[in-house]
Amino acid sequence: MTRPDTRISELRLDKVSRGFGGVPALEGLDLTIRGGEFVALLGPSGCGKSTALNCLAGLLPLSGGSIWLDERRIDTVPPEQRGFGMVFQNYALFPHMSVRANIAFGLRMASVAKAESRRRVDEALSLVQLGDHAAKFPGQLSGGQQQRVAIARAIVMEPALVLMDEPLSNLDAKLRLEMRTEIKRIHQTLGLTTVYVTHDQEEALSLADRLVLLRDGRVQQVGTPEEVYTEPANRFVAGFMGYRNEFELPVTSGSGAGAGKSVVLGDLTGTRREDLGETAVAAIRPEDFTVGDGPNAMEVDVEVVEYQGREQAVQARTAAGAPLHLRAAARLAPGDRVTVSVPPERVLVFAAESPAAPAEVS
Ligand SMILES: Nc1ncnc2c1ncn2[C@@H]1O[C@H](COP(=O)(O)OP(=O)(O)OP(=O)(O)O)[C@@H](O)[C@H]1O
Repeated sequence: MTRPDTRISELRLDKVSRGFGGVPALEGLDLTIRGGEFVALLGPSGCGKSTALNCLAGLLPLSGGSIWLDERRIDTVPPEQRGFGMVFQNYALFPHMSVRANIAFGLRMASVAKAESRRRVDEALSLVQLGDHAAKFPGQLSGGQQQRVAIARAIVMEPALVLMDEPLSNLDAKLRLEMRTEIKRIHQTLGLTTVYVTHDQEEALSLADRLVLLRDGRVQQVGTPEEVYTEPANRFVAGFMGYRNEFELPVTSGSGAGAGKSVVLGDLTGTRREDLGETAVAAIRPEDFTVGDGPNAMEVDVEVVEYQGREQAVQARTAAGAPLHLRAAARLAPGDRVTVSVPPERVLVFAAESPAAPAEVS
């Protein structure tokens, strides 16, 4: 498909806020999205992701701030005049229209000439690999195929911006993975600027150029997948990004201000990520533990072992009685007592009073 000539060089959100009945759902969102970028808005239920997307789409007026598409202010422009493509979790296809007619609908509304419309629909069909299904009706398609139609319908308009709100959440696990690759491939082919809402950190990490983590309507961190994964800005982001082990301990040495310095919490040496008081929380990812002697060595009792192919997911217990999650290449069994270790730079230390991620995600 030809590259859209509606390409933008940037989309800028300037202190975008939205409340409901005086209760803020989104507070002061500052974000500049570059043309062609894929940005994921990520966070637990109720953090304000959909609110942000609906503000971008024009479905919700802002309570404060402004949105700029290059030099043009767009937050007061009605949704249909913004020319954005939208893909939602319920595919919202017209059931009485064929796949081809569904994809062509927007072009017809925009009075695009027949021959041009046919060419663009053919390209979109081939891009989402539905060429053989063009004459079928939505009811004759699988969920994944219906979602492809919804994607084709959005991209056929060659929009300046594509907005996607949890587009894969109605699909089963296998289809979700397939469609994830599909969305990535389409983005790589067309380079359409995309804002994608999800609560699934894996989905966000695998798709996005940059992630925006939200909590209670406020941005916690903006960064590349690698930055957010390896250097979470706070305890909430760490918990959300899979730092599943948290140990709250008194600080023996290294309390005080600043990040990046060494800190000792009892027997554990870690890396300070923020200013600390007398107690702190050490956050460690299961995959950062090694079975065997090394830095921060501790003995643990293995309790539960889940087979996961090349690795095992292991729940163990420390001598102090705390649960500890690790991943092990070695074959372990319940009842084993083993030594595990973790490098101090993979032990991230946050202030104890920092908000944690909700339990269901960690
Ligand atoms: N129409 C509305 N009326 C009142 N409150 C609302 C409305 N829409 C959203 N909210 C509130 O605003 C906050 C943010 O909601 P939002 O839908 O943006 O969250 P979300 O991160 O998309 O969550 P989810 O993943 O569950 O969809 C929530 O506290 C929610 O209850």
